[in-house]
Amino acid sequence: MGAFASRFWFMMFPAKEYKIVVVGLDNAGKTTTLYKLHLGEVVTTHPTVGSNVEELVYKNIRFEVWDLGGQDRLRTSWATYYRGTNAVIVVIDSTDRARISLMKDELSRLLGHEDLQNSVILVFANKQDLKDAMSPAEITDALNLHSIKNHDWHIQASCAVTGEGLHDGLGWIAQKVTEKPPS
Ligand SMILES: Nc1nc2c(ncn2[C@@H]2O[C@H](COP(=O)(O)OP(=O)(O)OP(=O)(O)O)[C@@H](O)[C@H]2O)c(=O)[nH]1
Ligand SMILES: [Mg+2]
Repeated sequence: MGAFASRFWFMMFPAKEYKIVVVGLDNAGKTTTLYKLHLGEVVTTHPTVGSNVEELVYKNIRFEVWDLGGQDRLRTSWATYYRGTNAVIVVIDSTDRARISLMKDELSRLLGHEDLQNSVILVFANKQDLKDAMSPAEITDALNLHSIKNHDWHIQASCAVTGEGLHDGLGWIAQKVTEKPPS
């Protein structure tokens, strides 16, 4: 299809857009992940207050990606973003052993939320470039991911600074959301 025809087609029949929310504790690397995927660059981040939203196109699939602030006082507002979510990305600072059980509690709260019952869950075991990072297997155990029965889930090792693992993770989401019947 020529450029004009393809633009016309797109205007007439806009492609479905899938919604992703990105959660995780403060300093996990959520904003870095979003902008590495969006711009291909590492941006200087500040703790997110509220949210950032960007559109990503991956393998011709459009995603609207919401990056939420992870600080303690902001976590109660995560649920206000959940409606219509197709996939949740949980970003873990793999060196943050002290707070992994806190993230486990947040995850179990999230999994029980009615607006996420049809969402798939991708966990990024982020900051794998750092010495002493927990492996994806350790994080799987610490978060008790194998106990998740009502959602498709996947864990992916990543480094948001180099971008390693990010496209693999998004590819998993792309495959899962496009094979799911519309809810
Ligand atoms: N070494 C390393 N540093 C990372 C990685 N990902 C993010 N960082 C750094 O971790 C810090 C926090 O990153 P952010 O992306 O701002 O974290 P966030 O999860 O958005 O934090 P909140 O907005 O407070 O919830 C920044 O200094 C990033 O450069 C990574 O994979 N490896
Ligand atoms: Mg942030």
